Amino acid sequence: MTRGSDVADLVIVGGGTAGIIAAKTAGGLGARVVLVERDRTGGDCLWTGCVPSKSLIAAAHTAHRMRRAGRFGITPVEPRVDFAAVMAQVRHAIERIEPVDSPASLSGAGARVISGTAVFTGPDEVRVEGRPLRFRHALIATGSTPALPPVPGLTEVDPLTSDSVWDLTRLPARLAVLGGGPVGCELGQAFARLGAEVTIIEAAERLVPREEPRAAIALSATLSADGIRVLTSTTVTKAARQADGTQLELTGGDRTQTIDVDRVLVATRRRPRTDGLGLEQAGVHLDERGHVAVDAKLRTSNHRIYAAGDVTGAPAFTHVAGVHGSMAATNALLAPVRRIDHDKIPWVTFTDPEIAHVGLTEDRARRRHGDAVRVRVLRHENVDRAIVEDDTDGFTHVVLDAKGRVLGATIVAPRAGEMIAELTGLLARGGRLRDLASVIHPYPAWTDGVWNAAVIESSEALRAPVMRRLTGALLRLHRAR
Ligand SMILES: Cc1cc2nc3c(=O)[nH]c(=O)nc-3n(C[C@H](O)[C@H](O)[C@H](O)COP(=O)(O)OP(=O)(O)OC[C@H]3O[C@@H](n4cnc5c(N)ncnc54)[C@H](O)[C@@H]3O)c2cc1C
Ligand SMILES: NC(=O)c1ccc[n+]([C@@H]2O[C@H](COP(=O)([O-])OP(=O)(O)OC[C@H]3O[C@@H](n4cnc5c(N)ncnc54)[C@H](O)[C@@H]3O)[C@@H](O)[C@H]2O)c1
Repeated sequence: MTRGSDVADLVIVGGGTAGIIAAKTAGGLGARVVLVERDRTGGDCLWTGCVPSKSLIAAAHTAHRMRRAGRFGITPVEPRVDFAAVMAQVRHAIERIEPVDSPASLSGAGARVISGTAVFTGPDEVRVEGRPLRFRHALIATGSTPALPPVPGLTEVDPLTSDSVWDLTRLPARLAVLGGGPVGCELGQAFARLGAEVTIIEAAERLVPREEPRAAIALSATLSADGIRVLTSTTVTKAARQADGTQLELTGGDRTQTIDVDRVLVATRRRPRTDGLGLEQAGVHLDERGHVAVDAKLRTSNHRIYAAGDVTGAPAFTHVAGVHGSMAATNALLAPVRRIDHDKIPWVTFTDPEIAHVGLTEDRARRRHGDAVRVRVLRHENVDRAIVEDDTDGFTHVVLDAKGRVLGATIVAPRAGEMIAELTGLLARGGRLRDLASVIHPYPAWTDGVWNAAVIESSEALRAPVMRRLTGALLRLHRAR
C-alpha cells in the first residue's frame, strides 16, 4: 500500500489474541485492515500458553483420579503415563483450535495477513521486511515473553520456559520450578501428577501472591499432598550443570541448601515484547516497567497508535487481550469511547482445586474502602455437590462494601472457574450478594457455594433489628386476624 486509498485504516502488529480479535472486529466493520505476524497467528495462548497447559492439566487430572479412585470404592491404580502420547494429545488440542486463529480465518473476516516482522519507521508507517506500509491507525499487540532471573549459571543449564517446555519428549524425573505464580503452580502440579518429582521455589512468602492468602494456603496444602516440595521465601542463588543433571543452590532466610534435579522450569517473570519495534520513531512511550504506556482507551502517546494485551502491562490473560483487541479496534476506527475496568476482570488459576478470582482482594478493598468492608466466607463442607464428590476443602470468599455490594470474590473449588461467572456479573452490575438469594439455582451444582453464601447473607439481613421489628409487626398482625 502507498498513499490515499492504499493507506490502511488499521495496521496490527502481532497476531496473538489481541491482534486477532482486533483484526476480526475491524474486518467486520468493513475497514481496510492489515495484520502483521512474524511467527504464527494464534500467539501464546494457542501455541505455548492456555491451550497446551490446560490440555496437559486434563491428562494430569486423569492420572490423579486413577490414583484416588479408592475413596469411591474403586480399586486405585498407579497409571502408566506415556508422556509422548500425552504431548501428542496436547498438540492435537492445539490443532483442533488453530483454524479459528489461522490466516485463512482472518482473511475470511476481511483482514489481510502479512508474514514478517513489523518495525515502525515513523508516526504513520511501519516496514515489514523492508516494505513500507502506511496507516491511519496502528495497534501494537506484540505480547510478552518469558524472562530469566539473573541467577549465575542458569543459562548454562538449558532452563525450560513456558515457550520450550512443550518440546519435551520425555518426562523429567526430577523437576525444579522457579516461581510459584500461575504458570509455576499449574505446570508444577501437572508434571507431579504425571510422575515427576517436583520442587516449586517461590521468592514470596506464599504461592500465587496475587490471590487471597487463604487461597494460597489451600493450594499449598494440595500441592504438598501431591508430593510436591513447596519452598516459599526462597530463591535460587546459583545453578550448575552436573554429569546427571543440574544442581541448584537455594537461599531462604539465612539458610542455604542445594538440590539436584534433571530439568529446571523458569516461571518467574515475563517481559513485554517491544525490542526492535521502532517505538521511538513512532513517538510511542514506554512506562517505567517497559510496557507500552496506554490511557484508559488504550491510546499510546501517539494517538494514532493503540496497544492491547500483554504488551500494555494489563493483567496478562487471554480474555483481557481479546477485550482489549476489540476495544482498540472500535476506539481507533469509530470513536475513542470504550474503556476497560481492570478492577472487574475475573481470572482462574487452573490448578486442582481451581482458584477463581474477580475484583478486589480483601486487603485491597480495605485499603480502598476502609473498615466498612465485610467478608462473607462459605466453606464448602456443607455444599452437597462437594460432599458427593468428596471434595469439601474449598470455599467461597466474597468481599462486600457497607451496603453488601460485591467488591471482589475468590473461590477455591474444582469448578471455581465456572462458579466465579455469577459473581463477576453481580460485580459488573454493582449488585449486592443477597440479591442472588432469590435466584433459583439448580441442585446439586457447585454454584450452591455462591448461592448458599447469598442465602446466609440474606437471612442475616432479615435478622437485623429494623427487619426484626418489621417482621415482628407482621406476625402480630397475622395472629390478630
Ligand atoms: C503457560 C501459560 C498459560 C496461560 N494460561 C492462561 C489461561 O489459562 N487463561 C488466560 O486467560 N491466560 C493464560 N495465559 C496468558 C495468555 O496466554 C496471554 O495473556 C495472551 O496470550 C496474551 O495475548 P497477546 O495477544 O497480548 O500476546 P501474544 O499471544 O503473545 O501475541 C503476540 C504476537 O505478536 C507477535 N509479534 C511480536 N513482535 C512482532 C513484530 N515485531 N512483528 C510481527 N509480529 C510480532 C508474536 O509472534 C505473537 O504471535 C497463559 C500464559 C502462559 C505462558
Ligand atoms: N490460568 C491462567 O489464567 C494463567 C495461567 C498461567 C499464566 N497466566 C498469566 O501469565 C502471567 C505470567 O505468569 P507467571 O506465573 O509466569 O508469572 P507471575 O509473575 O504471575 O508469577 C511469577 C512468580 O515468580 C515469583 N518469582 C519472581 N522472581 C523469582 C525468583 N527469582 N525466584 C523465585 N520466585 C520468583 C514471583 O513472586 C511470582 O509469584 C500471569 O501473571 C498470568 O496473568 C495466566
